[in-house]
Amino acid sequence: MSQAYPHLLAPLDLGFTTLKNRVLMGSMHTNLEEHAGGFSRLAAFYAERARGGVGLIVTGGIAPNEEGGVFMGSAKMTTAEEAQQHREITDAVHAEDGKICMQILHAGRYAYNQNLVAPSAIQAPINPFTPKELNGEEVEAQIDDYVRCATLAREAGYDGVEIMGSEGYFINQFIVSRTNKRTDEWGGSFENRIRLPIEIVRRVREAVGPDFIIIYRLSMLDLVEDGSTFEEVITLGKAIEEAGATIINTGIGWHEARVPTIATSVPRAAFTEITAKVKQHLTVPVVTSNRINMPAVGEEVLASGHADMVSMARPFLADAEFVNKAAQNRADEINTCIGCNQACLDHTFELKLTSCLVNPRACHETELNYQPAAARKTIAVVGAGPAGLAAATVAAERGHKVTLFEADGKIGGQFNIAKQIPGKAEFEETLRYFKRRLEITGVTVKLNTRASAADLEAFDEVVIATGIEPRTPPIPGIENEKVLSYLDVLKHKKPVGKRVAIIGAGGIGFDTAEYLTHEGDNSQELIASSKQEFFDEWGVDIQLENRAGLKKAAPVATPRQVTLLQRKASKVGAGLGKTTGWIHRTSLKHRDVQMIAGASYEKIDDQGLHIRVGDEQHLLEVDNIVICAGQEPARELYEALQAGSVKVHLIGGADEAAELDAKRAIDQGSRLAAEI
Ligand SMILES: Cc1cc2nc3c(=O)[nH]c(=O)nc-3n(C[C@H](O)[C@H](O)[C@H](O)COP(=O)(O)OP(=O)(O)OC[C@H]3O[C@@H](n4cnc5c(N)ncnc54)[C@H](O)[C@@H]3O)c2cc1C
Ligand SMILES: Cc1cc2nc3c(=O)[nH]c(=O)nc-3n(C[C@H](O)[C@H](O)[C@H](O)COP(=O)(O)O)c2cc1C
Ligand code: SF4
Repeated sequence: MSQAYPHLLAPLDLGFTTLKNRVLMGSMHTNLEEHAGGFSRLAAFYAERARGGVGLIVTGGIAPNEEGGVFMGSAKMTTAEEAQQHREITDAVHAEDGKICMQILHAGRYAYNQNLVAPSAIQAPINPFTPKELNGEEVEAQIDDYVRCATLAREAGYDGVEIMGSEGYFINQFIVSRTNKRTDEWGGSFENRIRLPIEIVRRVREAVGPDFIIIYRLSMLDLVEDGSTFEEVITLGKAIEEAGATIINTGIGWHEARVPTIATSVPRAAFTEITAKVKQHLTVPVVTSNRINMPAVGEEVLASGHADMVSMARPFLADAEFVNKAAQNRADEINTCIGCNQACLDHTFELKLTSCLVNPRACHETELNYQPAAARKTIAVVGAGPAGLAAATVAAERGHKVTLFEADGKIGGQFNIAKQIPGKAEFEETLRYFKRRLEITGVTVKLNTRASAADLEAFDEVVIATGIEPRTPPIPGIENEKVLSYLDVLKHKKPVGKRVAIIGAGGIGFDTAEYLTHEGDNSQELIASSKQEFFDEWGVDIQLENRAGLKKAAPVATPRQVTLLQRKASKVGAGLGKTTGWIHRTSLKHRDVQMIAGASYEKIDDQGLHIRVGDEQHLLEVDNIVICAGQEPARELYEALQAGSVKVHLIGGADEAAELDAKRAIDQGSRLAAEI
């Protein structure tokens, strides 16, 4: 069989060691690092990825000292005892013939802990705490802590370390004048500001010897004012190489930057051309990162010479077997990361365990396993949305005889609607994955079949995953012909006028506004923005002429005037994802969407929508009013089955109709089927 991805799967010789391919599993802090029993779970998590064929794993960030932890009590490596805990991880990865580096991450002024330190006492816009300015001796002590941490990592069995110099953390804060106002040898001139990372790498190399991997994560595009120029990035990269780095990984955007860098609306492989420009000036292998989520994407990046390796972080939450599947020409079986951040980065920042919306086993490898069923049962699953698809495929994988009923002509449920929203085209990948899983696991799929209670009586067990019905709010005039439901717009493609009011600013209201304010033919199945459109809209200068890669954002043309309303007086969109809500709000602002909170809906008539905000009455003269006012569980069938004798389970939206909750739907479907 010909090699499917020759560049991606080619080994990489580092001189003293060889990586089996060009795929690096990017660093992800999972919060297991601080969890009771977390190290055993991390060992299982990483071992599964090593078994899955990845060339090199980088752990989530571990602090070199207490003050450098992202949160109070964040995992650190400062003593032999702390290092010893990591043995379980390194042994497990090596037992699977894998290689693993530990990331050393010092948060500096981003630390959510009261002892935070930084080059200068300047508060970060995303942190309520102001850091203490380090004196010269204390800077030296911080370097010593990096060296101690790297040495301990070596003793713990790691193959190397990654020194985190990107995303606006401690090292990055020294490099740029935005956060470094010092006048001693660690500040002032650019040469002084880059002294810290160079000294860290130099002294770490001295301490660990030549046969230990040192990756340095270089901030190649700060995307904040007063960040580095491209020339400065290159000067630093060369100096880091000289100081002893084995590999340079490239990072994009400080956490306080107002440009999305990893969300689903970021085009695939958006930033690899910039890595290519960095690579031209360096001799060590260079890694590129962000939104590379399928083997073909990684292959193209490497074949075009943009980088020597690709980093994929979240794709390894979504599928531990990514590399093996690519190598065996089974890329169509890959469970693709859709960039939603809902179960990974959102969880990290909510201090919950990281997992994955499309793969609930991620970081749960020791407790959620799909073992062969003790006895083979006949199982009916009703509804082929995400909940039903997860339940049907897991039950069939375990050996049950599964029939999946779907009223529609295709599988996917609401994901068929979600994938049409600009920036959500990736949702199609989940449907492709499940379609293939249904084939592989041998589920009998009955499309265009609305199951009734009578159809289900003969099964051993029935899983009801019938989803939701949109809620219709009791507003006088709701029957006016101006009124449409979001399904009328997104599914049935009814014509929509130029002036629109959307009632309900939850996730679906936001998505509907996004859909209606995009140019082009909305009847297309997929609407994905091009890289250039994305960079223009968000003000990213990929010509790298401007400092930090920022440029003036271009105005966005929009075909409609949209007003988005909610009853609650709180910030519009407050319920959206922790790490993505700001992106959705900003995107709609780019499209001049008016947002009104605290609205009560008085009536709808031929003039438009009459609302009251506080004491004031307003008439919104609009052509259409689109209702996005929540959902009700569709439980008719479940209730009908209650009278019979068959064992029935209820999952997904049909169990609890929370908007935008595929995470719960897939998790619930998978967990039920793991036990059934
Ligand atoms: C525009 C939009 C954007 C979204 N974006 C996101 C997002 O970014 N993140 C997120 O987590 N979620 C998102 N969602 C929500 C997500 O799609 C739902 O949470 C998820 O689909 C719920 O899954 P489910 O399987 O419970 O139900 P559904 O997806 O509603 O599927 C239920 C299925 O059951 C079928 N059915 C019903 N009755 C019968 C019957 N009697 N016989 C046979 N079949 C039947 C229906 O035809 C349907 O296919 C979005 C939804 C929309 C509409
Ligand atoms: C849950 C989560 C935790 C992360 N933690 C870290 C971290 O500790 N250190 C780091 O350098 N990057 C971290 N990142 C960023 C990733 O390394 C990577 O740059 C980003 O996810 C984009 O790559 P991807 O599209 O391949 O996921 C994290 C990302 C996620 C989703
Ligand atoms: S939760 Fe979403 S973004 Fe995170 S790994 Fe899974 S699919 Fe990717």
